[in-house]
Amino acid sequence: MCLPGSVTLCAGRGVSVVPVLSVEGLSVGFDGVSALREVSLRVEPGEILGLVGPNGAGKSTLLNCVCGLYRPGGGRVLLDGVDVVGERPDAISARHVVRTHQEPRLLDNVSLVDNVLRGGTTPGVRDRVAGLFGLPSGRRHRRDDLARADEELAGLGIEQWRDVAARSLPYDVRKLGEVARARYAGPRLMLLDEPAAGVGAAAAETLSRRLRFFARSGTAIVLVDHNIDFVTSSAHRVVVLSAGEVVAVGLPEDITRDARVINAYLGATEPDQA
Ligand SMILES: Nc1ncnc2c1ncn2[C@@H]1O[C@H](COP(=O)(O)OP(=O)(O)OP(=O)(O)O)[C@@H](O)[C@H]1O
Repeated sequence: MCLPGSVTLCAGRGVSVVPVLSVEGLSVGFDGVSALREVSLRVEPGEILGLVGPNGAGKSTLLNCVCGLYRPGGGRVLLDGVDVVGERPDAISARHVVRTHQEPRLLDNVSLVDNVLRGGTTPGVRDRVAGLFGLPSGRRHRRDDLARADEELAGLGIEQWRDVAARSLPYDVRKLGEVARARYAGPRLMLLDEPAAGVGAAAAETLSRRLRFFARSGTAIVLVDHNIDFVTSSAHRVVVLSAGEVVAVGLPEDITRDARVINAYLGATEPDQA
């Protein structure tokens, strides 16, 4: 696949593309139960890869392996071609990888905009001192940072909540706030775990448009969600997992018609008809 924002030339033109993320033969077991079996996938710069599958398929486990929270029993996780298995989560996030969670993890007593600002890199000592003493350079940086944070909130349509403490925000605003914070960090790879769960249809549409915008600027995204319409309208390509295995990979419009995918979902929800 050749996408806008790709930093390399297309394979079709004779130059190979180095994926932002390449997962190769990944296997994970918990107490003898296989959560992932030999899973392989890749995500290019500027690509949104949808990752779907019934409950327990292994989607979150895969995200946890990529961001270093779980160590796989086998296989490789390559970020820009470098195997990062065994690296600590903070080392992996320093590679510009951010992850959001099914349950948003904003700081309750902190305003929405300050939560977003905390997604950024830690200010250097000089910036801290300048900020502390109200020096012009400190004030300028703070102004620039606020403008960027506000832009992320406005892009997701939640700017009116900017000064409200996270604990008082409606659930859908907390969810979108976590995406804003992730984006503010300037990621090369975003791992989004059910960002549209608990979000209304209009907000999900805004989110979908915004993810496409992130991708156009070159960000690679792995998008996990149970809302298939949301995933198929947002993603360039979709991987379907079932019981820890990849059962289908394809374009969104083809995936929803794929018999293996229909079986995986029906098998999970209506066992008698599987
Ligand atoms: N820390 C853990 N300890 C033991 N088992 C785990 C752990 N994490 C995941 N599992 C198991 O691994 C399998 C895959 O779980 P996972 O949460 O990755 O699936 P999922 O596709 O994200 O599901 P859902 O859509 O319900 O979030 C499940 O059987 C789950 O119980």
